[in-house]
Amino acid sequence: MTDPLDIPLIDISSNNDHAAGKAMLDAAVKFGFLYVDSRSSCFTQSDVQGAFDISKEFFHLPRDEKSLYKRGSDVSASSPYFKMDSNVSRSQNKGWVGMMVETLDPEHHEINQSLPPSLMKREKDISNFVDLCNRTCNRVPSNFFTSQHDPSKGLTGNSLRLLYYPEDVTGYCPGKDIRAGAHSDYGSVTLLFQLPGQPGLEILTPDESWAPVPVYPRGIQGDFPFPPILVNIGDMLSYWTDGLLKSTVHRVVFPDSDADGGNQRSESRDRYSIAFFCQPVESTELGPIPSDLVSSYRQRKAEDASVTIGYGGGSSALNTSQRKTITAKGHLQARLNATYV
Ligand SMILES: O=C(O)CCC(=O)C(=O)O
Ligand SMILES: [Fe+2]
Repeated sequence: MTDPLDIPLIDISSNNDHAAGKAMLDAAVKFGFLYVDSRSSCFTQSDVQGAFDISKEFFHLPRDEKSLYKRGSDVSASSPYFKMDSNVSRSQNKGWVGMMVETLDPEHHEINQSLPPSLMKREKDISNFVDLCNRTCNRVPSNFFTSQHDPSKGLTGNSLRLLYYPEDVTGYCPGKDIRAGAHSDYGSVTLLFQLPGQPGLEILTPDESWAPVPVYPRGIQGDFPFPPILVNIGDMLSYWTDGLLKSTVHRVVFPDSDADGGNQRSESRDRYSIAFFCQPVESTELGPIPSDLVSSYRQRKAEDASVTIGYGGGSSALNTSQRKTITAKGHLQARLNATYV
């Protein structure tokens, strides 16, 4: 197995820290992933713990109640969590079912999707968690990107996804079966919250091997209130920057018992994670933005077709000539259609 990568841990406590901005850009260009130091975020330990408690509450509900909220039409009756129809082996599964997806009405900050009755009492907490995610994603000085994510300009496809990969899946084959199939994320950035001792995320490296992304960054010891937030560059930032920022392909596997970067042994084969997908306003066009960095990257690519610089797959693997300018809504719809076949 490829060694875990040295994805940097970044302190975001200041909006105007140029060194942190540069480190973020470098990580986004190279890996398409970075960690945000949880001590510098606006989340408290109890915000994050509370969100995982809600997730556990939901996934512990009786199967009949959960299945009312299932996503997609291809869910096997025997396993609401995995796509396992007879034509798709589990190692190919896309894994995108059995998840609670929430979006917020931007004006009133209410949850658009109806919640299971037993979670109605947690509506405010969910809404508060989504607000904190939004604040984190927009924690940059006002610029092109913040204006494209301004909810007063129209609907965004922001969503919060509570994920559970259960331990008790019988008959899986370690090293072969996967929990969530290879994909890049659709939006601008994804915030991923993980629990200690529950690793499993891997990213595709330029030599086509899979490298684990530990819950805690490699070699970093510290007293974190909760694991660093893993930030993942999505397709839209890759489109806007013509592939300079990498929308890197990743997946989730059953972890080896010591797969957590040597930092922490895996205590549980269950995995809970929470992903917040930040999306621009639906009508946003996804063509490359005017930027010196993007232009010089484009020029380097024109001179040397092998230039990709970094790990990115996803939309950054497309040639410019293959791209057409689409809107955020069009892209999201196309990706969801491809995912929830
Ligand atoms: O569960 C995870 O850790 C990753 C999930 C993921 O990649 C996604 O929901 O896009
Ligand atoms: Fe993802």
